[in-house]
Amino acid sequence: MKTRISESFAEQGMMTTLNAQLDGIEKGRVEISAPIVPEFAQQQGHAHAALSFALGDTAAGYAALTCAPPDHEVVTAEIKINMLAPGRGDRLKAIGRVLKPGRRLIVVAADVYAISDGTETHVAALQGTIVPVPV
Ligand SMILES: CC(C)(COP(=O)(O)OP(=O)(O)OC[C@H]1O[C@@H](n2cnc3c(N)ncnc32)[C@H](O)[C@@H]1OP(=O)(O)O)[C@@H](O)C(=O)NCCC(=O)NCCSC(=O)c1cc(O)c2ccccc2c1O
Repeated sequence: MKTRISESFAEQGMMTTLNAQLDGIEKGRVEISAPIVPEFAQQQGHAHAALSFALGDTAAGYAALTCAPPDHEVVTAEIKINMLAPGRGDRLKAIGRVLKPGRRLIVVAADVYAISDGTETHVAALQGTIVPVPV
C-alpha cells in the first residue's frame, strides 16, 4: 500500500510543482505538507486557497486510495472546502482521512493546518466524495 501511494504521488506533477511531500501513510489516513512560498500566496502574502484545496484534496484522495481495490484508481467527484483562518506561516500540512469506505463511493475529509514557528492553526476543512474507477 505504501509503495503504491508513494509511486503515484511521485507521478503527480502538481505535487512536484508545489514542492509537496508525503509525511505519513496509514490505511484510511494520509498526511502531506508543502511550503508556503510567494508563488502560491494570495495578495496579502498568505497561502492561496487553491494551495489549501490542492493539498487537502490530494491528502483525501490518497487516503481513499488506501481503501480502494488494487485494480482501481480513484478520482475526485466532488469536494467542498471551508476556509477557517488565513494560511500564515512557513508550511501547510494536510491530513486526509476516510469517513466511509463504500464500494461505489468513498466519503473523505481533510483538515489543513498552517505551521508558523512550530504553532499549528487549523486553516481549512474539506469534505467530499471519491470514486474508485477500474484501471
Ligand atoms: C466520477 C465519475 C467517474 C462518475 O462517472 P459516472 O459513472 O457517474 O458518469 P458516466 O458514466 O456518465 O461517465 C462520465 C465520464 O466519466 C469518465 N468515467 C466514468 N467511468 C469511468 C471509469 N470507470 N474509468 C474511467 N473514466 C470513467 C468518462 O470520461 C465518462 O465519459 P465517457 O464519455 O467516456 O462515458 C465521472 O464523473 C468522472 O470521471 N468525473 C471526473 C473526475 C475528475 O476528473 N476529477 C478530477 C481529476 S482527479 C484528481 O484531480 C485527483 C486529485 C487528487 O488529489 C488525487 C489524489 C490521489 C489519487 C487520485 C487523485 C486524483 O485523481
